[in-house]
Amino acid sequence: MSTPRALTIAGSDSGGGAGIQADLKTFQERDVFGMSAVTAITAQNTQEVTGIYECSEEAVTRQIEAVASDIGIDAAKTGMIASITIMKAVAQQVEKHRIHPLVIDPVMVAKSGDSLLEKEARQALKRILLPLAHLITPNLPEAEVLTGKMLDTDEKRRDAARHIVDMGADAVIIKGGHVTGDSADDLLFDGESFHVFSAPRLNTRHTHGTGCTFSAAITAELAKGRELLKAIQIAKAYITEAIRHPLNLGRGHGPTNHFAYRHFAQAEELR
Ligand SMILES: Nc1ncnc2c1ncn2[C@@H]1O[C@H](COP(=O)(O)OP(=O)(O)O)[C@@H](O)[C@H]1O
Ligand SMILES: Cc1ncc(COP(=O)(O)O)c(N)n1
Repeated sequence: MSTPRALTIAGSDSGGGAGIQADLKTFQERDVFGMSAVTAITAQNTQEVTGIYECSEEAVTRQIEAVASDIGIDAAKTGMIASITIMKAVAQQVEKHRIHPLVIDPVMVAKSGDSLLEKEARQALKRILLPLAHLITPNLPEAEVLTGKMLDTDEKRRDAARHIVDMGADAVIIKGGHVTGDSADDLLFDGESFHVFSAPRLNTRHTHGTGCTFSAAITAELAKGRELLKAIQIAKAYITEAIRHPLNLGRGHGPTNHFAYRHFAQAEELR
């Protein structure tokens, strides 16, 4: 069997817990060959973002071109895409090279509270990127921005998921990291039915990069040709292990443990 190849189109996190770095670590741990198109460089640690340096449209375009025209892409994901200009460049490349399946993590705000997406670009994301998504993976605040509604009940979250699919995504998973309660439940709507992926809520502040890691794990499994439900099931087990065994790095929201499952995996499907 040929080696599965996955591409991440995202921002660099100098702290190594989120963004491109989290994605490549996750691809590697899931036995997938990882490639990257950097959209912005962030100076960032577990406490704050101290600088954002956006790449040029040309730099982003050329990175995707280079990879697509030679190595090939079995699945791709997007993360931090800070401006409308870069969004358009990415969409153009996705269409040109028919990059599919594409997982879109609509990154807006870092765990430190710093904004990673220009305010005026939030609505453009719905128009430019969302319709290209095989799966879009908003956290709760992101789903609220996408739908313009407060999503404080399960029923409202189900309506929101339907609404997001109506906007053009094939499927949506509204992540439960920001919902209070004893479990971290992620709600998938695949255009036909709802599925809930549940794990115990872990009491930790080390959640920097959880969304990046989760979407990268889904992308890795899709690159192997797995069905969406199975890919999410594996990714959920992977992120839960990564959160359960923190590395205790930094003084703020520390990174998750990308290699946790090697030592601690309880989920048989991760082996
Ligand atoms: N404290 C936690 N305990 C268990 N799972 C968590 C916790 N926080 C987040 N998760 C899980 O991590 C994944 C990423 O979700 P979330 O943190 O909401 O994303 P984001 O990083 O985009 O804010 C989801 O599967 C979510 O359920
Ligand atoms: C470059 C980059 N991309 C994405 C995130 C979001 O991750 P989180 O919300 O977990 O901080 C981040 N902090 N930095």
